[in-house]
Amino acid sequence: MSSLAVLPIAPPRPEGMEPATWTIGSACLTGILLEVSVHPKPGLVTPRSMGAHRDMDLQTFMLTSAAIAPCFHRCAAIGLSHADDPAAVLALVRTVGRDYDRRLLAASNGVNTQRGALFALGLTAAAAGLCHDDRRPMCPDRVFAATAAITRGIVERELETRRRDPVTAGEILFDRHGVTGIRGEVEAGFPTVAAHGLPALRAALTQEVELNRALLHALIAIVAAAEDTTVLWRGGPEGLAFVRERAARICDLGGALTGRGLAEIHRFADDCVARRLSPGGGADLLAVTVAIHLLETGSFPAQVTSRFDMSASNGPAPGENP
Ligand SMILES: CC(C)(COP(=O)(O)OP(=O)(O)OC[C@H]1O[C@@H](n2cnc3c(N)ncnc32)[C@H](O[C@H]2O[C@H](COP(=O)(O)OP(=O)(O)OP(=O)(O)O)[C@@H](O)[C@H]2O)[C@@H]1O)[C@@H](O)C(=O)NCCC(=O)NCCS
Ligand SMILES: Nc1ncnc2[nH]cnc12
Repeated sequence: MSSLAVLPIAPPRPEGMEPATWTIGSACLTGILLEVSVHPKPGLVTPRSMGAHRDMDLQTFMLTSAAIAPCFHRCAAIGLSHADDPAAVLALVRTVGRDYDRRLLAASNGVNTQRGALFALGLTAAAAGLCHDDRRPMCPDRVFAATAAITRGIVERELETRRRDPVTAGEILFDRHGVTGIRGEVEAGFPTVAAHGLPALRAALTQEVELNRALLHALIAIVAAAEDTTVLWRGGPEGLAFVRERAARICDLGGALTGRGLAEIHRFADDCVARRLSPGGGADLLAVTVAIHLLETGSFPAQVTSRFDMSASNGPAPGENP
């Protein structure tokens, strides 16, 4: 099977940078770029819609993606140089991550487009570096295990112990509802990506649907499963239940791989806009799914990337900007 090179968007590797650093960092960057490119999406920003947001659009995401791009290569390099010491990685990656967090906010004039993605993919890059082995192709389970090793104890340290004095949205939601959000997801080694995102993406690629549709199929599977604190923060437990149940119903209809599923995704997108709900955590996990897929296989098949998705371009788009 012929395939496109993995990183047609990436320029040649900078002189002096290790090949593994470049490959891992670029796979993570590709994850955030492909995620925002998908249309339609429930409540999220797409190339044709601001979704449920009033302060960000595609160009805000381009600005912040460019601002944080080098972070993933730096996190990969940290992982690669700490293969024997996963416990040391989190503090190092966080120092780098906080720097790029500031750059992200500076690029968007304070709008939070991808802070969650920066954290999730910074850790993915570090984990992939940690378990990199020149002799073998990258195995998703090893990256998941390395993510868990790097973040072991993070829920206890950052959520359990702050229960009496919560400050951030994640801490407050853990206090109120016991949900562990992004910290629970990384400490458990990305279970939503392993059990939902990757299998759905692989199933769609096997059917050789267009890349947009394959990514949308994976996103819906993720949204049905994730404990997304972004949705919980804005919509409460009812909002999260609404989003997960609608996504689960769409999965039962065949997800983005069937006409009925696609029609329902368009209605779901409209309903999320009406309720001001946006599964930003699910979007981040789609970006991680893409990065892991690229690390494992190196590419998307040409049959998938060379086709144009009529389901996204036909007719009025949900939440489409006038
Ligand atoms: C650990 C931190 C990154 C975050 O700590 P915090 O306590 O703030 O954690 P949470 O609020 O629980 O979650 C943070 C973001 O994680 C994403 N997320 C949520 N649930 C999940 C999940 N189940 N799995 C994976 N990811 C999840 C989500 O990010 C996305 O949503 C953001 C947009 O939200 P939105 O509501 O639209 O915008 P806001 O401005 O926030 O609200 P409005 O005013 O508009 O209503 C966007 O970022 C998405 O990416 C959660 O928001 C942090 O403490 C930390 O350590 N930061 C340092 C950086 C770092 O360490 N990096 C290391 C690697 S580089
Ligand atoms: N496409 C998107 N729209 C809104 N929030 C997001 N967070 C990550 N990706 C997002």
